Amino acid sequence: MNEAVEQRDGDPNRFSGKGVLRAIEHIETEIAHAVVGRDACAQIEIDSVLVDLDGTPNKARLGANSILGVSMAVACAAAAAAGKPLYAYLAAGRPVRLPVPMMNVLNGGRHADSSLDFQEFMIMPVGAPSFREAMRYAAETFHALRALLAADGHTTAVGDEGGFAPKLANNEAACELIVRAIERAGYHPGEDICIALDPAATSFHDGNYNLERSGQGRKNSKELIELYESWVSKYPIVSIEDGLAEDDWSGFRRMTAELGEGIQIVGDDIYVTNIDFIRRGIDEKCSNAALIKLNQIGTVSETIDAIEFCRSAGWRYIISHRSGETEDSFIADFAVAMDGGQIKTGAPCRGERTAKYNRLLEIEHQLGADAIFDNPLKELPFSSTLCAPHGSQ
Ligand SMILES: O=C(O)[C@@H](CO)OP(=O)(O)O
Repeated sequence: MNEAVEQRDGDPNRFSGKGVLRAIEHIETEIAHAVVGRDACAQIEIDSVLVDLDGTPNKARLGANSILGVSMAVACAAAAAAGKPLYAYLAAGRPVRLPVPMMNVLNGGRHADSSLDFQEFMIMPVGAPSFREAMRYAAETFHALRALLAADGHTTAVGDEGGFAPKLANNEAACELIVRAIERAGYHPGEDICIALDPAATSFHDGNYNLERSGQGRKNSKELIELYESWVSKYPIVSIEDGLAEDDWSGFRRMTAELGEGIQIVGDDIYVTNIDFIRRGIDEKCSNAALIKLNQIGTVSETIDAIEFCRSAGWRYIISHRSGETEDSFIADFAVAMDGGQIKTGAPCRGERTAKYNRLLEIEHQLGADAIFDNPLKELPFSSTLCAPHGSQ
């Protein structure tokens, strides 16, 4: 295996063309081994060849997307050769679970030309009895939201992740609107469907948190946490991802201390699926969950390592898409196999988002009576009692 690494022509930062070709041949041989199922460790070995071939700490030379393409192809080939569905192969005999979707129904920040500084306002159909029912709850709410927007004269054009991108008065108006949409669709906010946020605060941080687009002024991290705290008491918010900027470790500690008992505090930009950053987050109690993106770290094995690390600390983890996506549905199988019970993959709109949901529906169908779907946030004290009364609009 280290033969590939030895192809480096003296300089650890460069490869000779011949060396790269020989290394690729080597990888092909390893893939062939994986395909005939003779080498259970092939995924790990090939991934480590890819990491060595790249040779940089952040996959800067070959690029995480190209490395990941090979890594995922190995998993798909091995699953096919073993005659197993991808999720079953990836689970390697461990329990599997359908995830609760986090659906980004109102897009803001860098993902849309809306008036919202916050990037993602998501719905989570936590009270649904099955994945397919969860899809129904969410799709009906999405269309109720569309009708409310249209009735109020807003655009119903969508942003990067398929959610609507209206010009609302401010960020809080988005939470109010979602609660109205949940009720209009006939569901109970806080029981059937909750709200998750991804403010992506790095994008509006320039020393302070600058809520300019939504006219909510500049805030320091303490004031922003207070804003979240007041929302959590008014709306059925169960999860906040990247509530503060990616380098605001002390802010994350404070936010987790103040809100982490009641809701899920998720780190994405702060950890970038990197085990070293996740370790620091666990040691310093900076959150109680991590967002997991395969192409942030670049190989399937390293992603699984990051998940194992979260599990060992009792953290939750959410398998996530990217805002720029393809119709590939690998993460659907991956989410089921990793048994974390949550997936973030956009609104029920746009083919590159629905491809994942369609695959999850297929997996649930295949699993039949063995399909498990439950609320991964059930121990959290939901704010349902603080929501507007059912049926109020
Ligand atoms: O912020 C995020 O969590 C992701 C996906 O929603 O967005 P991006 O891929 O742009 O980082």
